[in-house]
Amino acid sequence: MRVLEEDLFPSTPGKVKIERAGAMNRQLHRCFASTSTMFLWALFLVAMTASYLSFQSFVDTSSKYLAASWGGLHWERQIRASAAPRRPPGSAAGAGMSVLVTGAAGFVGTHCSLALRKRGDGVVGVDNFNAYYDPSLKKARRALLASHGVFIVEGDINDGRLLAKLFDVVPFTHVLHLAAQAGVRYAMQNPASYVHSNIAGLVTLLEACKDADPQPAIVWASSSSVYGLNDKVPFSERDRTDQPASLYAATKKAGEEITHTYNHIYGLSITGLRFFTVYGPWGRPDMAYFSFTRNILQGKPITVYRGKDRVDLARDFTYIDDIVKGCLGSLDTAGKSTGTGGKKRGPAPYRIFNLGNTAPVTVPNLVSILEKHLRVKAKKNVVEMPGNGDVPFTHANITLARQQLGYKPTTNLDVGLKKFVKWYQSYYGYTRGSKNSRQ
Ligand SMILES: O=C(O)[C@H]1O[C@H](OP(=O)(O)OP(=O)(O)OC[C@H]2O[C@@H](n3ccc(=O)[nH]c3=O)[C@H](O)[C@@H]2O)[C@H](O)[C@@H](O)[C@H]1O
Repeated sequence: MRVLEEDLFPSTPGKVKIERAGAMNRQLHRCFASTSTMFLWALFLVAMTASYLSFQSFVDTSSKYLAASWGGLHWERQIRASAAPRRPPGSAAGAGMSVLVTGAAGFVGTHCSLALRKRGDGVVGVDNFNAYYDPSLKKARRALLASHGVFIVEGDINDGRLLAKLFDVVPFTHVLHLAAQAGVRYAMQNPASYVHSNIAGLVTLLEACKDADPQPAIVWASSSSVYGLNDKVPFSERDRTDQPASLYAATKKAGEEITHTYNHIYGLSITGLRFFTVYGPWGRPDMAYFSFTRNILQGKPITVYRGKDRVDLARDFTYIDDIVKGCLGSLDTAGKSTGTGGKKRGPAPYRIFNLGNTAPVTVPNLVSILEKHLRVKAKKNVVEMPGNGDVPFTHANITLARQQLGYKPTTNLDVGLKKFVKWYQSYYGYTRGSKNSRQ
Protein backbone atom coordinates (compact mmCIF):
# COMPACT_ATOMS: atom_id res chain seq x y z
CA MET A 1 0.00 0.00 0.00
CA ARG A 2 2.80 2.29 0.96
CA VAL A 3 4.54 1.49 -2.34
CA LEU A 4 1.43 2.23 -4.35
CA GLU A 5 0.94 5.59 -2.63
CA GLU A 6 4.53 6.51 -3.28
CA ASP A 7 4.20 5.47 -6.95
CA LEU A 8 1.13 7.56 -7.55
CA PHE A 9 2.21 10.57 -5.49
CA PRO A 10 5.97 10.83 -5.91
CA SER A 11 7.80 12.45 -2.99
CA THR A 12 9.92 14.59 -5.28
CA PRO A 13 7.80 17.24 -6.95
CA GLY A 14 8.25 17.57 -10.72
CA LYS A 15 9.40 14.01 -11.24
CA VAL A 16 7.09 11.35 -12.62
CA LYS A 17 8.33 7.87 -11.79
CA ILE A 18 7.22 6.23 -15.01
CA GLU A 19 9.48 3.17 -14.65
CA ARG A 20 8.04 1.97 -11.38
CA ALA A 21 4.41 2.83 -12.14
CA GLY A 22 1.75 0.16 -12.38
CA ALA A 23 -0.84 -0.35 -15.09
CA MET A 24 -2.33 3.09 -14.67
CA ASN A 25 1.01 4.76 -15.05
CA ARG A 26 1.80 2.72 -18.14
CA GLN A 27 -1.44 4.00 -19.63
CA LEU A 28 -0.45 7.55 -18.74
CA HIS A 29 2.91 6.89 -20.24
CA ARG A 30 1.34 5.98 -23.56
CA CYS A 31 -0.72 9.15 -23.55
CA PHE A 32 2.00 11.46 -22.48
CA ALA A 33 4.83 9.92 -24.39
CA SER A 34 7.06 12.87 -23.68
CA THR A 35 7.18 15.83 -21.31
CA SER A 36 6.60 18.20 -24.22
CA THR A 37 3.35 16.43 -25.15
CA MET A 38 2.29 16.74 -21.50
CA PHE A 39 3.10 20.41 -21.53
CA LEU A 40 0.93 20.90 -24.62
CA TRP A 41 -1.94 18.99 -22.99
CA ALA A 42 -1.64 21.11 -19.85
CA LEU A 43 -1.66 24.27 -21.94
CA PHE A 44 -4.75 23.06 -23.77
CA LEU A 45 -6.55 22.33 -20.48
CA VAL A 46 -5.64 25.72 -19.02
CA ALA A 47 -6.92 27.44 -22.20
CA MET A 48 -10.17 25.47 -22.06
CA THR A 49 -10.71 26.31 -18.39
CA ALA A 50 -9.98 30.00 -18.98
CA SER A 51 -12.44 30.21 -21.91
CA TYR A 52 -15.09 28.39 -19.88
CA LEU A 53 -14.67 30.78 -16.94
CA SER A 54 -14.77 33.91 -19.09
CA PHE A 55 -17.86 32.59 -20.90
CA GLN A 56 -19.55 31.97 -17.52
CA SER A 57 -18.73 35.49 -16.34
CA PHE A 58 -20.13 36.91 -19.63
CA VAL A 59 -23.33 34.91 -19.13
CA ASP A 60 -23.58 36.08 -15.50
CA THR A 61 -23.05 39.74 -16.40
CA SER A 62 -25.52 39.63 -19.27
CA SER A 63 -28.17 37.88 -17.25
CA LYS A 64 -27.71 40.43 -14.44
CA TYR A 65 -28.11 43.19 -17.01
CA LEU A 66 -31.17 41.54 -18.51
CA ALA A 67 -32.68 40.91 -15.06
CA ALA A 68 -32.10 44.52 -13.88
CA SER A 69 -35.43 46.30 -13.69
CA TRP A 70 -33.97 49.66 -14.66
CA GLY A 71 -31.53 51.10 -17.14
CA GLY A 72 -31.18 51.24 -20.91
CA LEU A 73 -32.40 53.54 -23.65
CA HIS A 74 -35.95 52.22 -23.77
CA TRP A 75 -36.23 52.65 -19.98
CA GLU A 76 -34.98 56.25 -20.20
CA ARG A 77 -37.54 57.02 -22.91
CA GLN A 78 -40.32 55.66 -20.65
CA ILE A 79 -39.07 57.80 -17.75
CA ARG A 80 -38.95 60.97 -19.85
CA ALA A 81 -42.41 60.40 -21.32
CA SER A 82 -43.93 59.76 -17.90
CA ALA A 83 -42.18 62.80 -16.36
CA ALA A 84 -43.30 65.24 -19.05
CA PRO A 85 -46.03 67.66 -17.91
CA ARG A 86 -49.02 67.80 -20.26
CA ARG A 87 -50.80 70.95 -19.19
CA PRO A 88 -52.26 72.92 -22.08
CA PRO A 89 -49.99 75.82 -23.16
CA GLY A 90 -50.95 79.08 -21.39
CA SER A 91 -52.75 77.11 -18.65
CA ALA A 92 -53.59 79.22 -15.59
CA ALA A 93 -51.88 76.62 -13.43
CA GLY A 94 -48.55 77.22 -15.20
CA ALA A 95 -46.26 74.88 -17.09
CA GLY A 96 -46.73 71.91 -14.78
CA MET A 97 -44.40 70.01 -12.53
CA SER A 98 -42.29 66.89 -12.92
CA VAL A 99 -42.81 64.91 -9.74
CA LEU A 100 -40.88 61.88 -8.55
CA VAL A 101 -43.30 59.94 -6.34
CA THR A 102 -41.69 57.37 -4.05
CA GLY A 103 -44.00 54.58 -2.86
CA ALA A 104 -46.11 55.20 -5.95
CA ALA A 105 -47.64 51.71 -5.85
CA GLY A 106 -48.71 52.33 -2.25
CA PHE A 107 -52.13 53.53 -1.16
CA VAL A 108 -51.51 57.30 -0.90
CA GLY A 109 -48.85 57.18 -3.65
CA THR A 110 -51.26 55.76 -6.21
CA HIS A 111 -54.00 58.29 -5.49
CA CYS A 112 -51.60 61.25 -5.56
CA SER A 113 -49.88 60.07 -8.75
CA LEU A 114 -53.23 59.71 -10.46
CA ALA A 115 -54.44 63.14 -9.33
CA LEU A 116 -51.20 64.80 -10.49
CA ARG A 117 -51.39 63.04 -13.85
CA LYS A 118 -55.04 63.95 -14.34
CA ARG A 119 -54.35 67.65 -13.91
CA GLY A 120 -51.42 67.49 -16.38
CA ASP A 121 -48.33 67.12 -14.23
CA GLY A 122 -45.53 64.70 -15.10
CA VAL A 123 -45.12 61.79 -12.68
CA VAL A 124 -42.53 59.04 -12.33
CA GLY A 125 -42.99 56.49 -9.57
CA VAL A 126 -40.50 54.39 -7.61
CA ASP A 127 -41.61 51.43 -5.54
CA ASN A 128 -39.90 48.30 -4.24
CA PHE A 129 -43.13 46.24 -4.27
CA ASN A 130 -42.19 44.61 -0.96
CA ALA A 131 -44.33 41.91 0.60
CA TYR A 132 -45.39 43.77 3.78
CA TYR A 133 -48.88 43.23 2.40
CA ASP A 134 -50.19 41.45 -0.69
CA PRO A 135 -47.95 42.65 -3.58
CA SER A 136 -50.72 41.76 -6.08
CA LEU A 137 -52.66 44.79 -4.80
CA LYS A 138 -49.59 46.95 -5.47
CA LYS A 139 -49.33 45.47 -8.96
CA ALA A 140 -52.99 46.21 -9.62
CA ARG A 141 -52.37 49.82 -8.56
CA ARG A 142 -49.37 49.91 -10.92
CA ALA A 143 -51.58 48.69 -13.76
CA LEU A 144 -54.10 51.43 -12.96
CA LEU A 145 -51.37 54.07 -13.10
CA ALA A 146 -49.90 52.62 -16.30
CA SER A 147 -53.30 52.96 -17.96
CA HIS A 148 -53.02 56.70 -17.24
CA GLY A 149 -49.47 56.96 -18.57
CA VAL A 150 -47.66 56.87 -15.22
CA PHE A 151 -44.56 54.69 -15.17
CA ILE A 152 -43.28 53.10 -11.95
CA VAL A 153 -39.67 52.03 -11.64
CA GLU A 154 -39.24 48.90 -9.54
CA GLY A 155 -36.46 49.82 -7.13
CA ASP A 156 -35.62 50.72 -3.56
CA ILE A 157 -35.05 54.22 -2.21
CA ASN A 158 -31.88 52.83 -0.63
CA ASP A 159 -30.45 52.43 -4.14
CA GLY A 160 -28.48 55.67 -4.50
CA ARG A 161 -27.35 54.76 -8.04
CA LEU A 162 -30.92 54.41 -9.22
CA LEU A 163 -31.93 57.73 -7.68
CA ALA A 164 -28.89 59.51 -9.18
CA LYS A 165 -29.77 58.02 -12.58
CA LEU A 166 -33.37 59.22 -12.32
CA PHE A 167 -32.24 62.79 -11.56
CA ASP A 168 -29.78 62.47 -14.42
CA VAL A 169 -32.55 61.62 -16.85
CA VAL A 170 -35.17 64.09 -15.53
CA PRO A 171 -34.74 67.45 -13.76
CA PHE A 172 -37.58 66.73 -11.31
CA THR A 173 -39.09 69.92 -9.87
CA HIS A 174 -40.64 68.09 -6.89
CA VAL A 175 -40.33 64.86 -4.93
CA LEU A 176 -43.39 63.47 -3.18
CA HIS A 177 -41.79 61.03 -0.76
CA LEU A 178 -44.34 58.46 0.43
CA ALA A 179 -42.26 55.27 0.44
CA ALA A 180 -42.03 54.01 4.01
CA GLN A 181 -42.46 51.05 6.28
CA ALA A 182 -45.94 51.75 7.60
CA GLY A 183 -47.91 50.20 10.46
CA VAL A 184 -47.64 50.94 14.15
CA ARG A 185 -47.81 47.45 15.63
CA TYR A 186 -45.66 45.62 13.03
CA ALA A 187 -42.63 47.55 14.36
CA MET A 188 -42.43 45.05 17.22
CA GLN A 189 -42.10 42.16 14.76
CA ASN A 190 -39.69 43.69 12.27
CA PRO A 191 -37.93 46.75 13.72
CA ALA A 192 -35.12 46.65 11.15
CA SER A 193 -37.53 47.29 8.27
CA TYR A 194 -38.42 50.68 9.83
CA VAL A 195 -34.77 51.66 10.07
CA HIS A 196 -34.16 50.45 6.50
CA SER A 197 -36.97 52.43 4.88
CA ASN A 198 -37.80 55.32 7.20
CA ILE A 199 -34.27 56.25 8.23
CA ALA A 200 -31.66 54.84 5.82
CA GLY A 201 -33.92 55.15 2.77
CA LEU A 202 -34.87 58.70 3.68
CA VAL A 203 -31.22 59.74 4.00
CA THR A 204 -30.34 58.12 0.65
CA LEU A 205 -33.21 60.01 -0.98
CA LEU A 206 -32.20 63.33 0.60
CA GLU A 207 -28.61 62.81 -0.54
CA ALA A 208 -29.83 62.32 -4.11
CA CYS A 209 -32.05 65.43 -3.85
CA LYS A 210 -29.28 67.59 -2.42
CA ASP A 211 -26.91 66.49 -5.24
CA ALA A 212 -29.51 67.03 -7.97
CA ASP A 213 -29.22 70.10 -10.15
CA PRO A 214 -31.74 71.70 -9.94
CA GLN A 215 -32.64 70.54 -6.44
CA PRO A 216 -36.30 69.53 -6.17
CA ALA A 217 -38.70 70.71 -3.44
CA ILE A 218 -39.63 67.80 -1.17
CA VAL A 219 -43.03 66.98 0.30
CA TRP A 220 -43.04 63.84 2.46
CA ALA A 221 -45.24 61.72 4.70
CA SER A 222 -44.70 62.05 8.41
CA SER A 223 -47.40 60.74 10.74
CA SER A 224 -49.91 61.65 13.43
CA SER A 225 -48.13 59.03 15.52
CA VAL A 226 -45.34 61.55 16.28
CA TYR A 227 -47.69 63.05 18.92
CA GLY A 228 -47.25 59.80 20.86
CA LEU A 229 -48.29 60.23 24.47
CA ASN A 230 -49.27 63.90 23.99
CA ASP A 231 -52.69 64.34 25.61
CA LYS A 232 -53.37 67.95 24.71
CA VAL A 233 -56.21 67.93 22.15
CA PRO A 234 -56.61 68.67 19.35
CA PHE A 235 -52.99 67.98 18.36
CA SER A 236 -51.32 71.12 17.07
CA GLU A 237 -48.03 71.27 15.16
CA ARG A 238 -46.58 73.22 18.12
CA ASP A 239 -47.33 70.42 20.63
CA ARG A 240 -44.57 68.21 21.96
CA THR A 241 -43.54 65.26 19.82
CA ASP A 242 -40.73 63.88 21.93
CA GLN A 243 -42.65 60.98 23.49
CA PRO A 244 -43.21 58.45 20.69
CA ALA A 245 -45.14 55.32 21.69
CA SER A 246 -43.82 53.06 18.91
CA LEU A 247 -40.67 52.57 16.85
CA TYR A 248 -42.72 53.56 13.79
CA ALA A 249 -43.50 56.91 15.44
CA ALA A 250 -39.87 57.31 16.50
CA THR A 251 -38.63 56.81 12.91
CA LYS A 252 -41.15 59.35 11.59
CA LYS A 253 -40.09 61.83 14.26
CA ALA A 254 -36.45 61.14 13.35
CA GLY A 255 -37.42 61.85 9.73
CA GLU A 256 -38.65 65.29 10.74
CA GLU A 257 -35.29 66.03 12.37
CA ILE A 258 -33.29 64.55 9.48
CA THR A 259 -35.18 66.59 6.87
CA HIS A 260 -34.58 69.68 9.00
CA THR A 261 -30.83 69.04 8.79
CA TYR A 262 -30.93 68.83 5.00
CA ASN A 263 -33.01 72.00 4.87
CA HIS A 264 -30.52 73.78 7.13
CA ILE A 265 -27.28 72.63 5.51
CA TYR A 266 -28.19 72.18 1.85
CA GLY A 267 -31.17 74.49 1.33
CA LEU A 268 -33.69 71.77 0.45
CA SER A 269 -37.30 72.96 0.53
CA ILE A 270 -39.10 70.60 2.94
CA THR A 271 -42.77 70.03 3.76
CA GLY A 272 -43.62 67.25 6.24
CA LEU A 273 -47.24 66.09 6.38
CA ARG A 274 -48.58 64.40 9.51
CA PHE A 275 -51.26 62.08 8.09
CA PHE A 276 -54.05 60.97 10.44
CA THR A 277 -55.15 57.32 9.83
CA VAL A 278 -55.84 57.59 6.10
CA TYR A 279 -58.48 55.23 4.66
CA GLY A 280 -60.37 54.65 1.40
CA PRO A 281 -60.55 52.65 -1.84
CA TRP A 282 -57.28 50.90 -2.84
CA GLY A 283 -56.27 51.11 0.85
CA ARG A 284 -53.82 49.14 2.96
CA PRO A 285 -54.95 45.62 3.97
CA ASP A 286 -53.02 45.84 7.26
CA MET A 287 -55.20 48.68 8.57
CA ALA A 288 -58.13 48.04 10.90
CA TYR A 289 -60.97 49.25 8.62
CA PHE A 290 -59.66 47.01 5.80
CA SER A 291 -58.99 43.85 7.83
CA PHE A 292 -62.30 44.28 9.70
CA THR A 293 -64.12 44.39 6.35
CA ARG A 294 -62.36 41.25 5.14
CA ASN A 295 -63.13 39.33 8.33
CA ILE A 296 -66.73 40.48 8.57
CA LEU A 297 -67.39 39.37 4.98
CA GLN A 298 -65.69 36.03 5.60
CA GLY A 299 -67.65 35.46 8.83
CA LYS A 300 -64.47 35.57 10.90
CA PRO A 301 -64.17 37.36 14.27
CA ILE A 302 -62.49 40.76 14.64
CA THR A 303 -60.48 41.96 17.61
CA VAL A 304 -61.49 45.39 18.89
CA TYR A 305 -59.00 46.97 21.27
CA ARG A 306 -60.22 48.99 24.22
CA GLY A 307 -58.22 51.46 26.33
CA LYS A 308 -57.70 51.63 30.08
CA ASP A 309 -60.85 51.84 32.25
CA ARG A 310 -62.91 50.46 29.35
CA VAL A 311 -62.51 53.69 27.36
CA ASP A 312 -62.96 53.22 23.61
CA LEU A 313 -60.01 54.01 21.33
CA ALA A 314 -60.60 56.75 18.78
CA ARG A 315 -58.96 57.92 15.57
CA ASP A 316 -59.24 61.03 13.42
CA PHE A 317 -59.89 58.85 10.33
CA THR A 318 -59.13 60.89 7.19
CA TYR A 319 -60.48 60.09 3.74
CA ILE A 320 -57.94 59.59 0.95
CA ASP A 321 -59.35 62.31 -1.38
CA ASP A 322 -58.86 64.91 1.36
CA ILE A 323 -55.29 63.73 1.91
CA VAL A 324 -54.62 63.96 -1.85
CA LYS A 325 -55.81 67.59 -1.83
CA GLY A 326 -53.46 68.29 1.08
CA CYS A 327 -50.53 66.69 -0.77
CA LEU A 328 -51.17 68.57 -4.01
CA GLY A 329 -51.70 71.82 -2.08
CA SER A 330 -48.34 71.25 -0.41
CA LEU A 331 -46.60 70.64 -3.75
CA ASP A 332 -48.23 73.76 -5.22
CA THR A 333 -47.16 76.01 -2.37
CA ALA A 334 -43.71 74.54 -1.71
CA GLY A 335 -41.06 77.20 -2.19
CA LYS A 336 -37.98 76.34 -4.20
CA SER A 337 -34.88 74.64 -2.83
CA THR A 338 -31.96 77.04 -2.83
CA GLY A 339 -28.86 74.86 -3.16
CA THR A 340 -26.71 74.05 -6.16
CA GLY A 341 -23.82 71.64 -6.42
CA GLY A 342 -24.67 70.40 -2.93
CA LYS A 343 -24.27 73.93 -1.44
CA LYS A 344 -26.97 76.11 0.11
CA ARG A 345 -27.37 79.54 -1.48
CA GLY A 346 -29.95 80.91 0.95
CA PRO A 347 -32.69 79.88 3.38
CA ALA A 348 -35.33 77.46 2.08
CA PRO A 349 -38.81 76.75 3.49
CA TYR A 350 -39.24 74.11 6.20
CA ARG A 351 -42.90 73.38 6.94
CA ILE A 352 -44.90 70.80 8.91
CA PHE A 353 -48.68 70.37 8.64
CA ASN A 354 -51.32 68.15 10.22
CA LEU A 355 -53.59 66.55 7.62
CA GLY A 356 -56.51 65.13 9.60
CA ASN A 357 -60.28 65.24 9.58
CA THR A 358 -60.78 67.00 12.95
CA ALA A 359 -63.63 64.62 13.81
CA PRO A 360 -62.39 61.59 15.80
CA VAL A 361 -64.55 58.44 15.74
CA THR A 362 -64.28 55.52 18.18
CA VAL A 363 -63.27 52.08 16.90
CA PRO A 364 -66.64 50.48 17.93
CA ASN A 365 -68.33 53.23 15.90
CA LEU A 366 -66.14 52.43 12.91
CA VAL A 367 -67.29 48.81 13.21
CA SER A 368 -70.98 49.84 13.35
CA ILE A 369 -70.61 51.91 10.17
CA LEU A 370 -68.94 48.97 8.40
CA GLU A 371 -71.71 46.61 9.55
CA LYS A 372 -74.29 49.00 8.10
CA HIS A 373 -72.61 49.24 4.69
CA LEU A 374 -71.74 45.55 4.51
CA ARG A 375 -75.15 44.48 5.85
CA VAL A 376 -73.42 41.88 7.98
CA LYS A 377 -73.00 41.77 11.76
CA ALA A 378 -69.42 41.54 13.02
CA LYS A 379 -68.30 38.89 15.49
CA LYS A 380 -66.43 41.12 17.95
CA ASN A 381 -63.80 40.13 20.50
CA VAL A 382 -63.24 43.17 22.67
CA VAL A 383 -59.87 43.03 24.42
CA GLU A 384 -57.76 45.46 26.38
CA MET A 385 -55.27 47.26 24.15
CA PRO A 386 -51.98 45.38 24.36
CA GLY A 387 -48.82 47.39 24.97
CA ASN A 388 -47.90 47.34 21.31
CA GLY A 389 -47.26 50.98 20.42
CA ASP A 390 -50.89 52.07 19.99
CA VAL A 391 -52.08 55.39 21.36
CA PRO A 392 -55.60 55.85 22.81
CA PHE A 393 -56.78 58.62 20.46
CA THR A 394 -55.75 61.10 17.76
CA HIS A 395 -57.34 64.41 16.86
CA ALA A 396 -55.87 66.95 14.43
CA ASN A 397 -55.90 70.70 14.66
CA ILE A 398 -55.74 71.68 10.97
CA THR A 399 -55.70 75.48 11.27
CA LEU A 400 -52.22 75.79 9.78
CA ALA A 401 -52.97 73.58 6.76
CA ARG A 402 -56.23 75.44 6.17
CA GLN A 403 -54.45 78.80 6.22
CA GLN A 404 -51.41 77.89 4.14
CA LEU A 405 -52.59 75.07 1.86
CA GLY A 406 -56.31 75.81 1.58
CA TYR A 407 -56.83 72.31 3.09
CA LYS A 408 -60.45 71.58 3.98
CA PRO A 409 -61.53 67.95 4.51
CA THR A 410 -65.02 67.28 3.19
CA THR A 411 -65.65 63.53 3.59
CA ASN A 412 -66.94 62.12 6.87
CA LEU A 413 -66.31 58.52 7.95
CA ASP A 414 -69.77 57.30 6.98
CA VAL A 415 -69.49 58.56 3.40
CA GLY A 416 -65.85 57.52 3.09
CA LEU A 417 -66.45 53.97 4.32
CA LYS A 418 -69.41 53.62 1.96
CA LYS A 419 -67.05 54.38 -0.94
CA PHE A 420 -64.45 52.01 0.46
CA VAL A 421 -66.94 49.15 0.83
CA LYS A 422 -68.15 49.69 -2.74
CA TRP A 423 -64.58 49.49 -4.03
CA TYR A 424 -63.75 46.50 -1.82
CA GLN A 425 -66.73 44.46 -2.99
CA SER A 426 -66.02 45.23 -6.61
CA TYR A 427 -62.25 44.62 -6.38
CA TYR A 428 -62.58 41.31 -4.54
CA GLY A 429 -65.53 40.15 -6.61
CA TYR A 430 -68.33 40.22 -4.05
CA THR A 431 -71.77 40.60 -5.47
CA ARG A 432 -74.54 41.73 -3.14
CA GLY A 433 -75.65 38.84 -0.91
CA SER A 434 -72.97 36.50 -2.26
CA LYS A 435 -70.04 35.11 -0.31
CA ASN A 436 -68.03 34.28 -3.42
CA SER A 437 -64.96 36.36 -3.89
CA ARG A 438 -61.44 36.16 -5.29
CA GLN A 439 -59.89 36.66 -1.82
O1 LIG B 1 -52.02 58.13 11.61
C1 LIG B 1 -50.97 57.53 11.39
O2 LIG B 1 -49.92 58.11 11.24
C2 LIG B 1 -50.97 56.04 11.37
O3 LIG B 1 -52.28 55.61 10.99
C3 LIG B 1 -52.44 54.22 10.96
O4 LIG B 1 -52.24 53.68 12.26
P1 LIG B 1 -53.49 53.45 13.21
O5 LIG B 1 -54.13 54.73 13.53
O6 LIG B 1 -53.01 52.61 14.33
O7 LIG B 1 -54.51 52.68 12.24
P2 LIG B 1 -55.07 51.20 12.29
O8 LIG B 1 -53.98 50.22 12.32
O9 LIG B 1 -56.04 51.09 11.19
O10 LIG B 1 -55.84 51.16 13.69
C4 LIG B 1 -56.96 52.00 13.91
C5 LIG B 1 -57.54 51.73 15.26
O11 LIG B 1 -58.06 50.39 15.29
C6 LIG B 1 -57.52 49.70 16.41
N1 LIG B 1 -57.38 48.29 16.06
C7 LIG B 1 -56.47 47.90 15.14
C8 LIG B 1 -56.34 46.60 14.77
C9 LIG B 1 -57.16 45.63 15.40
O12 LIG B 1 -57.09 44.42 15.11
N2 LIG B 1 -58.06 46.05 16.32
C10 LIG B 1 -58.20 47.35 16.68
O13 LIG B 1 -59.03 47.68 17.53
C11 LIG B 1 -56.22 50.38 16.73
O14 LIG B 1 -55.89 50.19 18.11
C12 LIG B 1 -56.56 51.81 16.41
O15 LIG B 1 -57.15 52.42 17.49
C13 LIG B 1 -51.48 53.60 9.99
O16 LIG B 1 -51.63 52.19 10.02
C14 LIG B 1 -50.07 53.98 10.30
O17 LIG B 1 -49.23 53.47 9.29
C15 LIG B 1 -49.91 55.48 10.42
O18 LIG B 1 -49.99 56.05 9.15
